[in-house]
Amino acid sequence: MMIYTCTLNPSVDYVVEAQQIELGKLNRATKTSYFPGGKGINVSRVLKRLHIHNIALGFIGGFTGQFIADELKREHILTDFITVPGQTRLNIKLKGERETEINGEGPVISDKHKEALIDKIKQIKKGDILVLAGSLPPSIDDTFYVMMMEEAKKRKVAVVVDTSGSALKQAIAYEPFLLKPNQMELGELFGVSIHSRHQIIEYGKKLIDNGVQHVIVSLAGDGAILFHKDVILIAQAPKGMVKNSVGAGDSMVAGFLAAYVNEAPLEEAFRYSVAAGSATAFSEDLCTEDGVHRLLSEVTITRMEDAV
Ligand SMILES: Nc1ncnc2c1ncn2[C@@H]1O[C@H](COP(=O)(O)OP(=O)(O)OP(=O)(O)O)[C@@H](O)[C@H]1O
Ligand SMILES: O=P(O)(O)OC[C@@]1(O)O[C@H](CO)[C@@H](O)[C@@H]1O
Repeated sequence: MMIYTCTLNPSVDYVVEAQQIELGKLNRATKTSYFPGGKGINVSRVLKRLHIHNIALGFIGGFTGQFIADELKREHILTDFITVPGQTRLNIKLKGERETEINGEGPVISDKHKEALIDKIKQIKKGDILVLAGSLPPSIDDTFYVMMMEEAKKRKVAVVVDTSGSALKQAIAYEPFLLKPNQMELGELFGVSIHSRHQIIEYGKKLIDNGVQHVIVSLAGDGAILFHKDVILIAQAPKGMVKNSVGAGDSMVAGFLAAYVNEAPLEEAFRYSVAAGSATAFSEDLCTEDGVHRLLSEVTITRMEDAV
């Protein structure tokens, strides 16, 4: 069994810390760092830290793309990227009093390169897992996610989807193994804005009724809710000092998959997932295995009695 992650629009995450950030002024950073990023790439990095072999797929280009390839190689992560003309985007993560993000657009991807990626998806085998994560570069429309999900379905490959907008909406029909919307993305899926726990439960259940196998609605510092046809589990996140929450959601996906492939019971896989998300939020880079293990006992999980 192999896990593949696919990031159509990777990024170099440029994290800039400053005591105060004022628009229209010269601001000086107190600290800057670069990380290989993009949602699927984050999932790959966390899986590797949790000792789960995986292969990262996607498009990279230019010096920023090379940085990603080099960093993943340094971390011994297998990759099978398609190199495209243009530059992989640089996403700015500003850490002032609050976290502000400016994500780039990403390079133009030609039809030839899109086909090359579909060919790679066609090589994935029954029993493997494919994680489709992140936004699409502007030259690729949402039907590309549909094409990949169709290929996966034909081959009985379990699909995990962590994206937003209409690509996420279209994923439901393919009965994915796991969806991980945050509260806002869950609302977007149904064209509503969600303000209460009651609404999260209502719409999370609807996804299960539509055939999605597992749904994790992530709620940042408030934890997460897991939906499955037999059970709904509510997790409180551990308390701690947030250093950089970029990639917390991706770490949840990786944590859940790592525990799942190690055949952990559902509740333990969910605990691992929440601990991984929080361990990332409490770290500058993504979580480490030790960081996840330290938080496991601080994740409180309760069962909602009226299951779906
Ligand atoms: N402030 C926090 N305190 C504790 N845990 C947190 C905090 N923020 C995030 N987490 C953990 O990370 C998980 C995912 O966070 P969140 O809901 O922000 O995901 P997301 O919106 O997908 O984030 P991203 O796109 O940055 O990866 C939460 O369910 C929680 O376990
Ligand atoms: O623009 P997208 O693809 O929606 O999100 C990209 C991104 O914000 O997501 C990751 C965190 O989840 C970061 O590594 C990256 O910069």
